[in-house]
Amino acid sequence: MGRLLYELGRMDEKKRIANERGSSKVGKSSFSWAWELDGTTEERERGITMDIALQTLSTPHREITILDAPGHKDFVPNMISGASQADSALLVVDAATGEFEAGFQRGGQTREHLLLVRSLGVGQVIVAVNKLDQVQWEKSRYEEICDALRSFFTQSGFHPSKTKFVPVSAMAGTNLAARKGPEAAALGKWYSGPTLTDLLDALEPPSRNYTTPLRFPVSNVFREQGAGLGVAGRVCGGVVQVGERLRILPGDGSAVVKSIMSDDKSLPWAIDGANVIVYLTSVDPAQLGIGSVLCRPSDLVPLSSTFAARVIIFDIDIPITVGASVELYHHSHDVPASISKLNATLDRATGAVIRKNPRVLTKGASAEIQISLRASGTSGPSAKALPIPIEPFSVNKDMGRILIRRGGETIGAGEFSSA
Ligand SMILES: Nc1nc2c(ncn2[C@@H]2O[C@H](COP(=O)(O)OP(=O)(O)OP(=O)(O)O)[C@@H](O)[C@H]2O)c(=O)[nH]1
Repeated sequence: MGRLLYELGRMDEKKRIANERGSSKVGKSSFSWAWELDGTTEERERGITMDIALQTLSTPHREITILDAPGHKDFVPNMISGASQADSALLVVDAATGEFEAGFQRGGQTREHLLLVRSLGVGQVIVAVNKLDQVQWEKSRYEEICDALRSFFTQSGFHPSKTKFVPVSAMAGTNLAARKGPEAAALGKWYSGPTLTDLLDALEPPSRNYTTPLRFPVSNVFREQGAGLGVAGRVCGGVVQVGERLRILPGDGSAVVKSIMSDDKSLPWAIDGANVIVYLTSVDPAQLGIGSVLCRPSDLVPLSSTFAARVIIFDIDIPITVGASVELYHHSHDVPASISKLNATLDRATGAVIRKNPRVLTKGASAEIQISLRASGTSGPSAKALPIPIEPFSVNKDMGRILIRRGGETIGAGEFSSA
């Protein structure tokens, strides 16, 4: 990502040199490009992305917000937070011998990330097959990786016309914005297709639902000197405007929109799909947190603590039974929950009921289940679970998607169907 930002003129020479100097000073010179997005001390020391970093870039026909998400298994919850705000995915895979295979084997991160983005409604994927310099730009290696991914895409429900592949070497900047650089000749022997930037430029713009009620799920809350209390997130329906009073759910808080910022630009309003920071006044900060949803007082988001959901079960070893303890992911928020009923298994294609009240759910099953939130461990034995703002998928797709995890593994994904 750092190299791409540089190639597209979003990182100047001064910044590049500062990143190069800083990273080599701590013996991490190979991570100099990653420093642009991995900004925290821990990320830089460990050489991995841990949290979502936001950047913007422009191609001739598109303004793109990049949510750089961590690839490491330990940070899947942060990856979910990023993916839940995305319209399209750019998957970077490592072509080095054994490395692609490590991510693509059962339980590997390439598979999990693709299933997660699909479950979160992302239909368009660009795959950048990276580090081809490490395999001497072998065409057969590139094709082997594309073939393996193509069949996985089909199995996972991606439309073939919405998945694109591109060979690159990020380190040398080959085929990112242009087929230039010392290695371009080796690639040019067998490839004359689009660059990564060409593919980004051809992404289909998503449609925006600006006539639906405003929903703004909060992915981060922070205080900024001079600007006040800020909340980051993506508008998931409707329009938010400077000066309007909003309700904060859950709870009985409210706030007034002081300003809206996107990529250091101040905006009078932002519509569905926009990733923005909203600065608030007249607000009690105790009422706000990750997972809060801002909406108009006249159009409140419903709250639920027990609800029915239609889910698809991932490739799990231990079947799901009634009473199973899970973590429920909704936007950037996760809450403890349990599977309180198994209503029915369903036909994956038609949705027709196959069996009512099944005893267990095994891998690959499609089912209607009931989920009940549990009080968090710190709130005492008699505490009740706090309801969350969630809407049926049929009303607002972005507000109705859920993921279920157990012991650090994603076990299912689906849609909230009814309270
Ligand atoms: N040889 C070679 N090395 C590369 C190339 N691209 C990245 N690397 C190296 O791969 C390592 C990982 O790069 P990152 O940019 O941190 O990878 P990442 O996928 O963002 O990893 P996470 O931060 O864990 O998500 C660094 O040492 C890079 O220098 C490439 O095209 N060729």
